[in-house]
Amino acid sequence: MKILTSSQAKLIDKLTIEKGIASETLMEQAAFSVADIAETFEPNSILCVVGKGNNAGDGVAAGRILKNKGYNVEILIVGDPTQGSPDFKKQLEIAKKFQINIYRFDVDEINYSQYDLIIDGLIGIGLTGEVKGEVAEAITHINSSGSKVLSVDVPSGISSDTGEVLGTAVKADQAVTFGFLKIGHLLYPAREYCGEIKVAPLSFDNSLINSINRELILEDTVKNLLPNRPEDSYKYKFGTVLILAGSEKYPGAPILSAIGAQRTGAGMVKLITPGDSSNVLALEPSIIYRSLKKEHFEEKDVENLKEEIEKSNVIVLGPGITEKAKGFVTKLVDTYKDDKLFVLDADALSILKEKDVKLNKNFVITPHVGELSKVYKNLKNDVFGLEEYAKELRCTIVFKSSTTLITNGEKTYFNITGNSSLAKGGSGDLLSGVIGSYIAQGLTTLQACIIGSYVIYKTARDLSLEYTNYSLTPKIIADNIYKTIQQLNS
Ligand SMILES: NC(=O)C1=CN([C@@H]2O[C@H](COP(=O)(O)OP(=O)(O)OC[C@H]3O[C@@H](n4cnc5c(N)ncnc54)[C@H](O)[C@@H]3O)[C@@H](O)[C@H]2O)[C@@H](O)CC1
Ligand SMILES: [K+]
Repeated sequence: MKILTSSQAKLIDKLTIEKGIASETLMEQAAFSVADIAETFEPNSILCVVGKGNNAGDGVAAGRILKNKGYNVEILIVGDPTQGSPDFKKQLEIAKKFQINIYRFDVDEINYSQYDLIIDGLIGIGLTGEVKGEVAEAITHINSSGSKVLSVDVPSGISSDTGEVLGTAVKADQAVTFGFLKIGHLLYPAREYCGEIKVAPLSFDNSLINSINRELILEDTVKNLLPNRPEDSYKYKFGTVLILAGSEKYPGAPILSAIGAQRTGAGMVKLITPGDSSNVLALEPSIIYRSLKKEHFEEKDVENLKEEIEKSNVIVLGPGITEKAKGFVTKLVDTYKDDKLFVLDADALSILKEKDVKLNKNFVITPHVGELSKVYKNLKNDVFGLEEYAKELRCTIVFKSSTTLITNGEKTYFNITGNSSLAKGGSGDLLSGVIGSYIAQGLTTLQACIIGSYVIYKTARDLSLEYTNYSLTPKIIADNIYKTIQQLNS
């Protein structure tokens, strides 16, 4: 499912209209979907609270369709309708002919609580700047009404490009958007304001869609990425993952990485740790394990590990290593960045603080918010900044957050499959191993991040129904990865 910015959505509108599908037709289609969804609330009475743009046009048209079906519908206009968009004004004239009561925010007293359902058609993708004045007041009334709220396109007050709340925003139970998702539907805080999101089809011109470079990760996207596993194969065909992780202080992180790699199909998983992570063998004896018996990795270990490094396809570097291993990471990356594929996680990311560090397309980095904000000072709630950063580093970034963003600067994927069960130490370690495993099996770095994150997040989401978001742990997720793979393989 493609994800649009507001300007891309407007462009698609424009191209569609230029091809001869009238804007009234699109509005009627949009309004029909809003009305259909409104009916699922089984309301006795409905208030359409509208502004004066085309979002309001949708709201008024939906109100008229519902009134015509016999529902008790009234309309409240916020703002001066004489200043409205042509399509909005047209809808208002039609609505009058259907004998709908139309109120004005600045004239009439409205008891918002008397309606079971409020349709929010104040502002859609045309929001510019902070919401203030009458519109802000109307939003406060909607939010304190206790009525169910259905937002047209996006909840009024959220930025469809960044997911920010600009001033104040409607808290919707559902939002119905048209044709495609907008960025704002998927990022927090807006994601919480949208409630359940429905995407209604419109007769949009699809010719631009292939050039849209942002996409939501769905099961269908991922099914095609499951690596082939021909019967006539041998272990080296599925790649060797070398995991260089852990320290005396953090012996557990490498275990999760290694198990993640092993349980997702890598041919060989080798784990080398400074400290004692030998428990990994009790959990998964097929992992090849060795300890360097020291506190943390040192620069000279790059030479000591030469043979293992050279025999591997992918190196997962970072979980649990501590910042003391920085010399080792820098040397390893410098020496092998053109020859090996890398997944850099956790403290391995501290090398990005150095100005002259240049990665390349062989690298995946998997920072969470804290890690990214240490190395990328401009971190904001925007996809665009992250895409720029990926271009600058020339690698693939998996930005782990409540909505995980995966980008190589050219293409960006949104993963909303996870939940708060993953907000725990160890989830990231597991993920880095899984991504390494998929790279070893021949996927591109971007593909490996898409399927790797999906597999972990989907397993977590399914398991948390039983275990709860509180009690689910990365180890339990690792033990159940096969269930998600089974679904993808069916
Ligand atoms: N052909 C089309 O253009 C289609 C448009 N559709 C609808 O049209 C919407 C876009 O319509 P518009 O481009 O007219 O824009 P909107 O209606 O989303 O927003 C513009 C209106 O909001 C007001 N506004 C903007 N920022 C404000 C702020 N900070 N505080 C208070 N008021 C503010 C403007 O004064 C203007 O009246 C979509 O979200 C969708 O609902 C749908 O009907 C589908 C087809
Ligand atoms: K809206």
